[in-house]
Amino acid sequence: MTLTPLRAAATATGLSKVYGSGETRVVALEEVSVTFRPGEFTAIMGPSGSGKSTLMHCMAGLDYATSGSVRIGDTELVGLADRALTRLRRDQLGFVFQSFNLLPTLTALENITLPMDIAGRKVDQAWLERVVATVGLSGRLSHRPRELSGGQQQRVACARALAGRPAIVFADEPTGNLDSRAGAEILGFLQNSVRELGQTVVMVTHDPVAAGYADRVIFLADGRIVDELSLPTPGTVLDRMRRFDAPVRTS
Ligand SMILES: Nc1ncnc2c1ncn2[C@@H]1O[C@H](COP(=O)(O)OP(=O)(O)OP(=O)(O)O)[C@@H](O)[C@H]1O
Repeated sequence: MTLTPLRAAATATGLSKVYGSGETRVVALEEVSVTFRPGEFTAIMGPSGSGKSTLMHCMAGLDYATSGSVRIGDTELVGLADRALTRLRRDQLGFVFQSFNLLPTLTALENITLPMDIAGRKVDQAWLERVVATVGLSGRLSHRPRELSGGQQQRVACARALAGRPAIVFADEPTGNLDSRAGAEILGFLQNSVRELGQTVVMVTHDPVAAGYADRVIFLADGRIVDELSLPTPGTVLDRMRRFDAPVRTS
């Protein structure tokens, strides 16, 4: 058997992001270097204001880096023209947000295929059926968002993120608006999309239970990566978080 070397799904190198100037200057990210590997589920954790969303937004081409490099696959995002960036986001990235962001007048299926319809891309029916079956939405495709529970709406959003077979899915607090049972279903689904469909998922979360579904957790503090954990459990994640919260000893 030949082993294929793992290409990076996304990489940041020396990524810095500064907002404002003078007295309002905030260094949100400072020289962050990280690789997200294909077929891996990574959680990004850290205290409020540590730079989690900024990192995700810069990696996903939703915000511009102040310096450093961001690559999605082989494409460098820094310096890419707006149109090329929009195309890259549309064709190679999937997004799941805390608020489900579905269009109320469209059915679940129409919401799922909307990004591809807008892009004029042909829907891969076999893949779409797998995604829909994995999210467990088969019986609800003709429903509109208001006829679905919050958890079901987020499943539609997950299916929409995966339908175009993106290089990477970015999920920003995907369970933030869900009760723990619906949240567990969504996390299980994201995990299955990695294990069974080979997708790559990067998720920002505050919740150690949610992070426990990931293969790897990256911890940010004050705009820097301060720790990393492989094969996390809620217990080991909580333990690491306590270390960061512990008062600093001076003697
Ligand atoms: N558009 C902006 N303008 C100015 N400062 C910003 C902007 N966006 C974020 N910041 C600052 O950058 C730092 C990092 O913010 P970021 O939202 O990335 O943190 P976070 O870890 O995602 O926080 P939370 O968990 O509260 O969502 C914070 O100090 C924040 O106030």
